[in-house]
Amino acid sequence: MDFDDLRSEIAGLDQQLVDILNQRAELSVAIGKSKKKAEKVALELATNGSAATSSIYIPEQEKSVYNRVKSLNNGPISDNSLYSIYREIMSASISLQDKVQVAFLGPIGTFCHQAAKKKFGDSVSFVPYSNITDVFEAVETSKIGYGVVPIENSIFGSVPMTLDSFNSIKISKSTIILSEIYLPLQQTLLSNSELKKITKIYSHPMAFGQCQPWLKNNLPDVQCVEVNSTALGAQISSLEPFSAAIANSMCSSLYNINILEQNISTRSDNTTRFLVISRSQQLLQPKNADKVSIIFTLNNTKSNSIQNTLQLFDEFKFTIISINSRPAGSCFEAGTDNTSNWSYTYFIDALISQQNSSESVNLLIDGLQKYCTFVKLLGLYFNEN
Ligand SMILES: O=C(O)C(=O)C[C@]1(C(=O)O)C=C[C@@H](O)C=C1
Repeated sequence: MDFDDLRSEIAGLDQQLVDILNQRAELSVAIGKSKKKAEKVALELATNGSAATSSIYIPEQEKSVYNRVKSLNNGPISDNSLYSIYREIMSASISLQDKVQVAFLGPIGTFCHQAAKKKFGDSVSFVPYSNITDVFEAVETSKIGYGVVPIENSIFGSVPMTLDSFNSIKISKSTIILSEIYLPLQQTLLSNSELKKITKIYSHPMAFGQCQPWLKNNLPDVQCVEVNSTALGAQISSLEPFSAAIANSMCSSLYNINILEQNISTRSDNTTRFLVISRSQQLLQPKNADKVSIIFTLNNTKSNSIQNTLQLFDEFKFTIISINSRPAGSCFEAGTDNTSNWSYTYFIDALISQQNSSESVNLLIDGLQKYCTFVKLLGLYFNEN
């Protein structure tokens, strides 16, 4: 076959592909209508007037689509390429079912924006918010269906603002975790000045934390100015002579600012974990979820409560993979909480194994109530690591 024959064969297949994609999309629209009907019924049944929402994006179903497609793949297309193609097919699919909006820490060009696109594809709308608590509030008040927030970085650790937002009844009473995203990232020094003329650097505190040795060795005397996001830093610096920003290299073209130095993070495998959050009166319980996030505040009057709670995880066969703690009183609820100084809220992520019974999450939560003044199951989802 010559060149033209091969191209005309591709054209024929493209026609079939487009037809098949549209047939798939029509089925998805039908699923969307059923979801809306079910949601309406749930809303009518709900005594408090608000029912489960956020039923358009279904991580469990997406996982089964990805697994099925992978198992059907005989090459030569790689599984990763097929994954990206299906990400966009399902992105188009959910956007036909409803107007899907995803809140992220803006402005455009943040790593959070990149993580949101990695999960939701290009067919949904992304809405920037100027800080993490605003993303939570938009989701909690149902202004927007989904939010993406950073939770921890492999070099600099947890993101306090996200933990504190989960710890606030006001900000996240009905907010749950639907899924997680691991985003490998490279911090870049951006500036329209020469390196030796820089006197000020703008960035998010988490990004400064990921680049400490580089900054100490290369720009030890510059002023580091913390701003709400890396992309905001790039935006500000692009307009200010003798300043720089630490941000995603994508900000270079977005904000007209030069790349001075690539990869300034302390480790080349620098990765941030993000969470997809949504509002729901009921926790979604995907059948094969293998990760659980729980938040609890200990009752300080009971001795040994930390040991006792950790023992419960062991008893019910959960493997704890991370523990974070923050002061128990929510820093977002001035004067309204009655927690004492030096009491703590704990955030635990644990793996669920085959050994866990289907009841074990509920048993664990019941067990925790004995030692805690507050317990909430934040999410049951799939471990993407
Ligand atoms: O099965 C569903 O619930 C669908 O809405 C269909 C579909 C898909 O296109 O395969 C779309 C979006 C969901 O997140 C999962 C799957």
